[in-house]
Amino acid sequence: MTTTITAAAERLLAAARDGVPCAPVRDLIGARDLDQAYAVQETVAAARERAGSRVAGYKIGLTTRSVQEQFGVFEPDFGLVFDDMLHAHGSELDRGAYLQPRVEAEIAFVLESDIEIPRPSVADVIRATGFVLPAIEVVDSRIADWDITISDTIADNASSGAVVLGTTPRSLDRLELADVSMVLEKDGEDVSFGSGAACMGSPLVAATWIARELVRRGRPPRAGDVIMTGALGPMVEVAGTGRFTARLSGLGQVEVTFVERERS
Ligand SMILES: C=C/C=C(\O)C(=O)O
Repeated sequence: MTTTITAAAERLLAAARDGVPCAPVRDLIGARDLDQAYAVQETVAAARERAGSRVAGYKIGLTTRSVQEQFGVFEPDFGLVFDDMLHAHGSELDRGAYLQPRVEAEIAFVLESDIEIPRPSVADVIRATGFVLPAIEVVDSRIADWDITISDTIADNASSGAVVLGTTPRSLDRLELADVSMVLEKDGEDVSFGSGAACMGSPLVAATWIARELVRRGRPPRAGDVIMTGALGPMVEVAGTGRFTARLSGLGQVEVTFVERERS
């Protein structure tokens, strides 16, 4: 492994370990070298796996124009979802466990079969999907002030933090995902609006994009994997404590509360 990839991974791992955001890693790997950035992501992931985490799925990021404009990054990427990032509807999360958290409402796909063929189509993704759930993604950045290029966010596991899954599964044959409308509330006040159509035309298109990328990069998605298909509207900063509720038409709602836990 090259020393720049190792140095970038170590910078990101130290930020996560110490709870102190770091400088971007583009000075080490370049602002547009996606292969190097995914190599850093894999190095960080290997460290997490050695520490006991298990890959439980994947996330696509930067699918929605409003989110792309928030960062000035105009192409999608993917990251890994680990088992210790998954939480159920109604969970309380410790605000202090995240560096610079933001939340966004999404649709999660849960696979019932592997997707291994090269260039899977939207039909292959539909066939492999067991059910979908409303979800909230807590995005987070180890990079100070969210000063990210596409390389920085890929290296930093697509700026992932946690995933909160709703508990009412729905079958794809009863839904038109492009028509889903989304409202995200913070303590009862509307803070973000969006739609399925805003997410690459449909979350199914986003799911197909990530399935192809995962197969192409040697990580074919497996039965049981959770696939987060990207924000349906602008992400919202988590300032202090409070409850976020996402309501997705036809899919139901999902809620998470940020609390401050005493640190030992
Ligand atoms: C930088 C992260 C973006 C996402 O997670 C998203 O757009 O869904």
